[in-house]
Amino acid sequence: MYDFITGRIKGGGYAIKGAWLLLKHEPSIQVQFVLAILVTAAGFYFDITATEWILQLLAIGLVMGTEGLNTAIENIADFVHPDYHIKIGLIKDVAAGAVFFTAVIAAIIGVIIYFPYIFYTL
Ligand SMILES: Nc1ncnc2c1ncn2[C@@H]1O[C@H](COP(=O)(O)OP(=O)(O)OP(=O)(O)O)[C@@H](O)[C@H]1O
Repeated sequence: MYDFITGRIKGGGYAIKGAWLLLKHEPSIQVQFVLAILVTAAGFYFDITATEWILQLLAIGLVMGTEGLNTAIENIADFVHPDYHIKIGLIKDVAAGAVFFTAVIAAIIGVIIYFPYIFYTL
């Protein structure tokens, strides 16, 4: 039981370290983090509902989480095959495509949430 608990605490520590490394070194995560802060500020400014907060937070988590996995895949690809290879290119493109899906959906969620606040209250 003790090993289980210390193991989980250690695992959490490694995960926080990984999140910090992403924020410190990965430009795309940094951009997404700034966007997350901006939409969070917009959420407070427009006083969005609890459901809208949940959807917005899910969208932020989905995009940043997928981007983190994309970064991990890129790093694995570069580690196992540092030279040019058509398969490595394909793997990286597919991983980036996954981020693209989540980013498009997040943008649509943002428009659905904020369009009425911005244009119907004028
Ligand atoms: N070793 C490789 N072999 C073949 N194509 C590659 C290779 N490395 C990168 N590419 C191509 O270049 C694109 C960009 O790869 P790169 O590793 O530079 O990611 P990136 O655009 O810098 O990603 P991010 O901005 O998320 O860090 C890939 O999607 C792929 O099409």
